[in-house]
Amino acid sequence: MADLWQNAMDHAVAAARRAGQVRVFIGEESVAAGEPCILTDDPTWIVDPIDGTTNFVHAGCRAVTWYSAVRSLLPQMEFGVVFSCLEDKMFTARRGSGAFCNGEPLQVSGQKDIQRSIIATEFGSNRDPEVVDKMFSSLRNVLCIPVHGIMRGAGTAAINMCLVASGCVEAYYEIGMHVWDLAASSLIVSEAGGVLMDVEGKDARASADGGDARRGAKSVRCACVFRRSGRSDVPTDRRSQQQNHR
Ligand SMILES: O=P([O-])([O-])O[C@@H]1[C@H](O)[C@H](O)[C@@H](O)[C@H](O)[C@H]1O
Ligand SMILES: [Mg+2]
Repeated sequence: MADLWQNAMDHAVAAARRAGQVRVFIGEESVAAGEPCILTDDPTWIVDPIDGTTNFVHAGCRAVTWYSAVRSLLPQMEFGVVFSCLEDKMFTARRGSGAFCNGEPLQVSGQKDIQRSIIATEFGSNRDPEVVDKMFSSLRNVLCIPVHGIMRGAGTAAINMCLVASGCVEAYYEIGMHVWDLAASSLIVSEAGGVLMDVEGKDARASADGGDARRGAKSVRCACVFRRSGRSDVPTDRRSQQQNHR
């Protein structure tokens, strides 16, 4: 697994270097190995070479390699790329230019009724009983709304967020993601007309890296909920997007 991860990381780093003068930034394992996790004003890449590690290790059933580049802060992210290798789907977004899956434009769901909405979620990796209690009590609240459905996510935060961008689910909720889990997909979601929020409804992108990462924290955690922002200038063809995604 370590070799596979390293190969994927090397590939991502080589691609980042070919793309220009950037400072390669975060990869989950490199940060765990003690490398710094500090955003500067330099153009920076945030890389999670394999997202969905648990699935990958257990069954190889879903894993993604994804990269994103930011300029200083996530709200100023320039582009994001998520590749779902099993589905052969490349999700891309460039700031101000929309979000795409294999070249087809994406738009978040237009569903406004929470009771007709599907919320995806993940349980993350933190097994601290206090955190688990919080997770289940917040899930209880969501279920009691009641939403139309809640599903365990795909096993990768990056793909779950792409499901939101594709309009396949109305929201994705998780407490405990790291900045490398969400950087690329957050731009894909926002370019598809969605938003990224913390549990208090504030812009989560700012807190995701403007706080902890800038201070050099080794992990950057936040909770995210996406919903439609009302943006109307994103080109869309819902039917082709749904077919494209499934
Ligand atoms: O460890 P990893 O597979 O790269 O990333 C994890 C996955 O995206 C998982 O779906 C999410 O629930 C975790 O919060 C992430 O940390
Ligand atoms: Mg990850």
